[in-house]
Amino acid sequence: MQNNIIITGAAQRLGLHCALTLQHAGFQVTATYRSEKPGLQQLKDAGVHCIQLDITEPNALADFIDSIKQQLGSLRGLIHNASDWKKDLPLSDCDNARAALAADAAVYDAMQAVHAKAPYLLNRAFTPLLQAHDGVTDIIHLTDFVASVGSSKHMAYAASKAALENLTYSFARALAPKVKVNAIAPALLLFNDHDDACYRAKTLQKSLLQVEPGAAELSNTVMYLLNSRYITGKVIDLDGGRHLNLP
Ligand SMILES: NC(=O)C1=CN([C@@H]2O[C@H](COP(=O)(O)OP(=O)(O)OC[C@H]3O[C@@H](n4cnc5c(N)ncnc54)[C@H](OP(=O)(O)O)[C@@H]3O)[C@@H](O)[C@H]2O)C=CC1
Ligand SMILES: Nc1nc2c(c(=O)[nH]1)N=C([C@H](O)[C@@H](O)CO)CN2
Repeated sequence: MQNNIIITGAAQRLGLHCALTLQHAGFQVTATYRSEKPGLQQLKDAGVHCIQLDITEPNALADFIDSIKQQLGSLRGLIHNASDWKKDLPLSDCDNARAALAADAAVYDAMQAVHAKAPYLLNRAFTPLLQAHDGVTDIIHLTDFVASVGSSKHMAYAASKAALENLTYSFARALAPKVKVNAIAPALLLFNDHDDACYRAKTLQKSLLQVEPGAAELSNTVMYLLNSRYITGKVIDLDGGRHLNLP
């Protein structure tokens, strides 16, 4: 039986770990990536099918969907991991309102495009493949803790992750009982190499457990959802108790 899983943005970090975990668990993983990363070789060595794709580029997305529909008869899972963690721009003090608006709109549109529009389009395009699989199937959205509480420095990012969270509920309702649709909402899982000691200390303090759990925390949760027969329309919080770390 075919056990095809697609994961987007999987050439590095959490997506890379998840793609390798799934491949080693016996799934046949197709990983999309936007730009070449060292992790690509690990994916290829493990037998993962790697496809270059900017999910916000309409023509490339259409070609990708056509190609997958020609190659795969069914899909066991679709994991929306691709993401850009863009900060909001500093408030503009220039008199040129038009330029400031254009700059802010570019950030907002980019966040909606990668985190909400692309998952919406891919879910709808691949619904027939998910329904063709022999057995229950899964869609998993990677959202974020800040989707539920907002962010003072990543407003557009948080709003787009909130949109993706809401799409979780809509697709869960629309695609049941064949397809389970869930979200995973992490707070800190994995620092970036450029994060300095001060940022790391401040961020660790935000959760009750005060640890950086690493990529396995996400991969384990993905496997848990794939193995569940009775979870859909849920947001699984991976936040170390941050939601309770109140002043
Ligand atoms: N790391 C953490 O602690 C947390 C992560 N998350 C979420 O978990 C997921 C994985 O996180 P993480 O591994 O840190 O993410 P990264 O930012 O390290 O990687 C995301 C990947 O998505 C790719 N990507 C970005 N834009 C596009 C696009 N338009 N088309 C295709 N691919 C794209 C990037 O490609 P490129 O390299 O070319 O830019 C990158 O490889 C994300 O959804 C993130 O929002 C949420 C909370 C905390
Ligand atoms: N695409 C990404 N999204 C997020 C990242 C990241 O590195 N890439 N990192 C975070 C932070 O870890 C945050 O949760 C804690 O400061 C959020 N989203």
